[in-house]
Amino acid sequence: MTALLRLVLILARAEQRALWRGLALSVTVLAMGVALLGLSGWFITAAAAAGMAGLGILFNVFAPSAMVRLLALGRTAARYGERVLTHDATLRALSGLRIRLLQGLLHSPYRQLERMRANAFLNRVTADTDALDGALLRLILPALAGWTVILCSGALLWPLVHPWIALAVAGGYLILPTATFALGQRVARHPARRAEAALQAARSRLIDLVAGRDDLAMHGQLRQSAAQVETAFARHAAARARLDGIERVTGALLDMTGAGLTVLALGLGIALVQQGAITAPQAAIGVFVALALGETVAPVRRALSEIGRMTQAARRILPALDTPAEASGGQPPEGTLVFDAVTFARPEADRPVFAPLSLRVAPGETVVLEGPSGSGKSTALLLAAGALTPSTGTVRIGGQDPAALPLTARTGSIAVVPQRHALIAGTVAENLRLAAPEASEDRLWQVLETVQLADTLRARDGLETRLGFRGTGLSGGEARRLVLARALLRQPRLLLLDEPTEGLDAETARAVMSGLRAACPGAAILLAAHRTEERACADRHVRVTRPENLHDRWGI
Ligand SMILES: Nc1ncnc2c1ncn2[C@@H]1O[C@H](COP(=O)(O)OP(=O)(O)OP(=O)(O)O)[C@@H](O)[C@H]1O
Repeated sequence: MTALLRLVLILARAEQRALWRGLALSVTVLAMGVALLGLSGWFITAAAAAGMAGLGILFNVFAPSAMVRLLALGRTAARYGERVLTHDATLRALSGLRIRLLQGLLHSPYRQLERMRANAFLNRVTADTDALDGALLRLILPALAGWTVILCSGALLWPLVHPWIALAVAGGYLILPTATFALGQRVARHPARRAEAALQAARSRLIDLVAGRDDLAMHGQLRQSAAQVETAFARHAAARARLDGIERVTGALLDMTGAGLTVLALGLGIALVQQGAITAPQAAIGVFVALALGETVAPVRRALSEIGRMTQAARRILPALDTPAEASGGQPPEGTLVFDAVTFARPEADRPVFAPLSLRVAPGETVVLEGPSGSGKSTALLLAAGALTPSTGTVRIGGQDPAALPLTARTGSIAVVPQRHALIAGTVAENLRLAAPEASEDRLWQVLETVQLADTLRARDGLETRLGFRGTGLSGGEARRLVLARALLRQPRLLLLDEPTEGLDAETARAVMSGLRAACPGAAILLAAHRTEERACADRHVRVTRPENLHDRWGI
């Protein structure tokens, strides 16, 4: 609940004025409802009493009936205004939250980002934020408005009717629905969690199923995966059915509270009339107000079935909002890349990925990292880029620690081409301009020539060639060259390449490697390589070794 309250405060602060006005209108709607029934009760009873006393002709029916009409119409108008204001403010606050959340998630440390699956990311930004719309609209605003109207009704019943009736009605409505909510919330917590977990699992499995459909079909696993999605949806439906049951029971309890308090007000009213403490029309006000206040607690039912989902969503969202914003400024690092006895261990691992690594790459030099698969070459490149921080030893570029620099400074002079390409759906030009939004068409063709891709694209739609989801529509080798071309657009002073010519024939690979060096003659190039064509272009080779191979030498 604490996380949920903190998030509600964040949302409320974003749209303070509109929400205060919405709350005032909510109170007006409920107060008008209570006044409408109270006045009607008094009107009917007073008119009947006057009729029985033979004074009907003298009874002024016009003023109360005009008031009843005014309240009925005013209530409808206030309800409309309240809905428009609160929904609009909540949706605006949520879209602001979504942007803050996206920024928080995208600026989280590299290790956190690399662990986050696409579907978890998507769920957080869409389903989790959507779950929070009910927090203001169906929980906090109705609760505040309800409590205000109950307290005000009690304060008015005290002098207008009788203190006992005021205490019974207001006290009953304050205590009983709150207790019902507290109890219902406890019972609903587990099914709500189960429902949410099952829904998230169903979504994740469905996304995995769609993304991996080719592989699953090849292995004959499509049916089984579809069945797993179905199971998660069935679990969600079962948990929802349980929640619906709790909602029904809570609803019945709330209805019984309303009916019970109305009967209590009636009983007390009759007793007080018989004692001569109040008149029958006064007693009628008490009874009808008790009946009308039932409306103030109706939203409790709906909030109960949603509160588990909201609480969980708030717990997932809050940590991402707390991520400090990425600093800007700082000078892009420039100069010689130096690794001094660097090791890196993941927190969950009991030893470093590779044995202490030392190397130097001066501007204009090309150094190749060699080593068996899994020895840590890609990890070393991420350390050079400042995406990871060494466990021991130091990484410096021209004397600066890249991991300590703001992202904007790092990306100003370092370009990384990872093993797995990251192309997006859109045109070739759009993909290239991710690195340099202002680049001219001539410049785009220039880098495409460098990576031997210009002719292939000219034969298609040139820079307007459209790529599908994650860059489909190009062969593996073409996609790789497009990513290399994109890195060149940045005119990097440190180029970090992970198996850059993977998937290319030997001749194209050689041409690409010499093109890369020609395109940025002053850059320091560090590359992880297995292929002869890549190794051949090196000024020096550095071997990355698993720690167990050097157990005695390094004492790891
Ligand atoms: N995100 C990760 N979480 C946990 N372990 C990882 C992660 N990425 C890589 N590893 C592990 O770290 C070690 C080094 O991986 P790395 O990718 O750096 O090796 P590599 O030398 O580049 O391999 P290859 O030549 O096959 O690309 C491997 O044992 C790998 O399983």
